[in-house]
Amino acid sequence: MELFNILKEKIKEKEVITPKEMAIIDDNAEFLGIPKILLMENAGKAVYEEIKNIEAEEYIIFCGTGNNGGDGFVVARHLGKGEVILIGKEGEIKTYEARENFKILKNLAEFGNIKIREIRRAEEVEDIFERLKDKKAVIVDAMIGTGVKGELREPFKTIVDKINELKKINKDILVVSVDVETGHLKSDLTITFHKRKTINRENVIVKDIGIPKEAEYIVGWGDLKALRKRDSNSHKGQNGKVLIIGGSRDFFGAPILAGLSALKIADLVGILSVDKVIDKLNHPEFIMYKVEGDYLSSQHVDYALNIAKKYDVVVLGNGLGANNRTKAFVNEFLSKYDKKVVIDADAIKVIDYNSFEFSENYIFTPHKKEFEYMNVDLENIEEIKSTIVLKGKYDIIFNADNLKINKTGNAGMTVGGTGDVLAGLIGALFAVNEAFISACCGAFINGYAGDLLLKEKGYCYTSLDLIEKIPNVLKIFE
Ligand SMILES: NC(=O)C1=CN([C@@H]2O[C@H](COP(=O)(O)OP(=O)(O)OC[C@H]3O[C@@H](n4cnc5c(N)ncnc54)[C@H](O)[C@@H]3O)[C@@H](O)[C@H]2O)[C@@H](O)CC1
Ligand SMILES: [K+]
Repeated sequence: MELFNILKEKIKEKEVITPKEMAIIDDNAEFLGIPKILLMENAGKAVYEEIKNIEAEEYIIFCGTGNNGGDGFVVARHLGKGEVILIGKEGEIKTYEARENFKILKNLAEFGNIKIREIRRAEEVEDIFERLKDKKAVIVDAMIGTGVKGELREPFKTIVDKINELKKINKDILVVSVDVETGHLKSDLTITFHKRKTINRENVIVKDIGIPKEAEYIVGWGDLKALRKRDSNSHKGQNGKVLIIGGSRDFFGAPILAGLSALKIADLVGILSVDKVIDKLNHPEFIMYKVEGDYLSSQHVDYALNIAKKYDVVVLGNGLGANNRTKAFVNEFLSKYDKKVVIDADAIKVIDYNSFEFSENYIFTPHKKEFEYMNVDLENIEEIKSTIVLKGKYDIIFNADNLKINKTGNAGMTVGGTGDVLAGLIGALFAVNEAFISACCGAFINGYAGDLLLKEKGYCYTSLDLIEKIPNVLKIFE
């Protein structure tokens, strides 16, 4: 944890985050045990606190069918008055926590202070826009929050247009957005939760809703949820093509483990190695690329570059051997190859770090000793555009702008080959995702597979067992 705390100092915390990053934090707060309905309560209360003293004749709360709408239901409950316009049908409300809050509102509506209307089209609220022309009113925008995707669809588009028009003709209309302004709505005030979002506009108040800092640092199911989904009608190769470059006269198992692991997620895996490795393989599931010699060396670089061009990601280093020949190969290959590379094991050991550029296309997966060899200058952490997975009891995953800690895994993971499994796993994720989330999820999945095996078999599981467990972990969190 010592290094983690040092890195926490060095890697400056983001003041503004993307909706996607916020969704990961929300989900990881739940992963830490904080129920979303509690966060929703705090969110709705936070908005209520900001508007409760505003004198108005009417309160109209426009709610979507997502959790942003859920917040709106909570606001209405705390206000104890006003009209809730659900844009959609109750049956379309997407989540448990929003549905529960809608049910509460329906119970309260019987007492008459809170009215509820479910609409499909903007015309159904024509009467409200007529009535508000000369009224002092607060309009709460709980239509869409961080779950926004693409251009604003109907009826939201027309409703936003109508609210903007109403504001133009009546200065006594106050529009308050929950968390994020919906589309082109001209909100007077936005109350956003936990952190300012990149898509927020001016006049934003940030309110704490009880999400602990730790939720920003822990790798949890929120990270897995944010991975690119395997698209069902994809054709061969669309879910990632991974090339393993490794192996040598001394080690031929490592590239196989990395390849088998990658194959659990990617749909094309090649292995490029020396003849002594390739001739031993009888794995029809791999595409093989063979070069003559005991070790990969500089005369193989052009061939490797040629092959690597056809792949999304290269996983470099497993079983490569660490000597002058592989040193020449690795440094020359990396200086000429400008796509994504997972750099593991022996490749980490043979890189010349003096004039080395830590490109954002690289993910390093060192253990403690290899990390020391890398001699990363923590004083200039902003130079480290590459993502580093420092494996240990807790894996620390970081780059110039991000820092997370992964707590899955156990002492059984020290068995040989688990590093190769991790490298292959990260390579497969990296083929179709960004570096940092691939590194976080790879570490999480690998460790969680180990935790499942520990429960089943105690500590004597092997790397092949680990590989077989990967689909189970993905299934649990899909
Ligand atoms: N996730 C959490 O833990 C918490 C979320 N909170 C609230 O939940 C929000 C995120 O909720 P969700 O992820 O459910 O999503 P949202 O409620 O932000 O939006 C999703 C809804 O909007 C619709 N939608 C998305 N893009 C659209 C478009 N372009 N045109 C028309 N409709 C569109 C979707 O069909 C869906 O019904 C946050 O902004 C915040 O307000 C808070 O309750 C705090 C806790
Ligand atoms: K909103």
